[in-house]
Amino acid sequence: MALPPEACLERLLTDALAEIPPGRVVWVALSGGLDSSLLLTLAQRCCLASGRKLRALHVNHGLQGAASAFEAHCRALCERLVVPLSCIEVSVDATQGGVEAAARQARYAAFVAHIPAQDTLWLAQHQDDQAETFLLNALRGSGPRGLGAMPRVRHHAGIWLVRPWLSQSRQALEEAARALKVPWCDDPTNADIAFDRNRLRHRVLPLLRERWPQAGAQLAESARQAGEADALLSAYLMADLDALLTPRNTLPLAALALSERERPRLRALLRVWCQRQGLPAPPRRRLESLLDQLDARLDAQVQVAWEGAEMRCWRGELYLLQEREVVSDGQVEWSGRAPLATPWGTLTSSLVNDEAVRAEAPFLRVTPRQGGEVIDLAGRGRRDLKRLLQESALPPWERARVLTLWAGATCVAACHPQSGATWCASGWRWVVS
Ligand SMILES: Nc1ncnc2c1ncn2[C@@H]1O[C@H](COP(=O)(O)OP(=O)(O)OP(=O)(O)O)[C@@H](O)[C@H]1O
Repeated sequence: MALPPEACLERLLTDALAEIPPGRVVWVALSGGLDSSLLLTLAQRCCLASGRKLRALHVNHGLQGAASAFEAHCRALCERLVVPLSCIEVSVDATQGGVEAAARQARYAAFVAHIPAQDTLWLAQHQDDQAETFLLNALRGSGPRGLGAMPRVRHHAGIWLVRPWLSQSRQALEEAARALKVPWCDDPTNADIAFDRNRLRHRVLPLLRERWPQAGAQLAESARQAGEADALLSAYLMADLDALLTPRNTLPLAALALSERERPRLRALLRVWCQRQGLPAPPRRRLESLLDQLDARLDAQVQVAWEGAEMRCWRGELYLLQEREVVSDGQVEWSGRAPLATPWGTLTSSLVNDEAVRAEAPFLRVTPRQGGEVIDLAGRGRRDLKRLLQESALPPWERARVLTLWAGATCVAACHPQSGATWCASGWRWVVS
């Protein structure tokens, strides 16, 4: 005999609980809607039975009049179930992108800020949510990553996000909530078909189900398979990347020549590189432009930028760089002892003077390079810093980030905090602390 939906849902939570190391707290993301109210109710049963610690977290976005009613409902439910609840107020910046996306971003940031590292957060998304996400992403032209929709388990900024009910239909959750008499709050915006997701839920999926009653389950299954294929592909590409990366964390252009590797593979490799560095991947057009340039002239001065990052070529290697502002003015005083945090980077080695001229100049002045500096190098005489940088292995775009160090009116040293490259005048020495 088939199990009632609530028994099936509870069993999935028992299984998910078994994956969590003993002693770690289980958190439930409680919006106050049907799904997460049911999740908390069944999680409380499982945790009570197994002696595990359970807590709930509600994020108040303050976006709609009903926000306080949601919070009040969460408080009442947690009180009834004797589950400690944290309510976090966030402010949603909807100036960029839609309000839904901004609320989501603020919510996840609140989860990460509030939940201790390595704890697990359960979210109540189900099969129909998964089918909707799959369709929304397909309609945006997503590749395998997007079509994988929501993974069942994801490690995100130190915490584990788990969706134990992705295999269960909305109908099963509704039946279980009614059978258990779980109270919940209805979100009035869920009916508003001006939102893409609501339009899919209320207009498109019912139409699909008329012809294909299993549409929700099948679309969610496609998402599962796409997600699995994507994870597998990522693992292969990471290994590929590891084999190619130089000690400077660059890719040799020779290995990227299209005769060596076909374009789809190169595109995937470059995207995985961005993912590894925690940077946004280039949009398709930018990526194609980069590959065209690489294809045309191997050693060309290629530069392709997109929001948050850029790739550049120099001396036969491809560099992936985070978008950073160059701060080219200001100065700080320094005793010469590391570490020194500056607006331009942290100096991790100390600058000492061998001949104790420092008695006359107790403080050094640290300032970004302006151009025209000359350093009196030991054994080489006076040299333009510009020439020294040209001779160095420092890529041209990094030279603007070089700092100069002054004792009075004399430039006694220069350094590039990000790479650790340093130059010193005669009588001065950098010492690694
Ligand atoms: N304000 C919130 N505070 C805490 N968790 C939330 C909040 N909003 C959403 N979540 C979590 O994210 C999941 C998915 O969010 P989504 O917006 O799809 O759900 P919902 O319709 O608001 O609520 P429910 O899933 O409880 O019916 C929820 O099931 C819940 O676990």
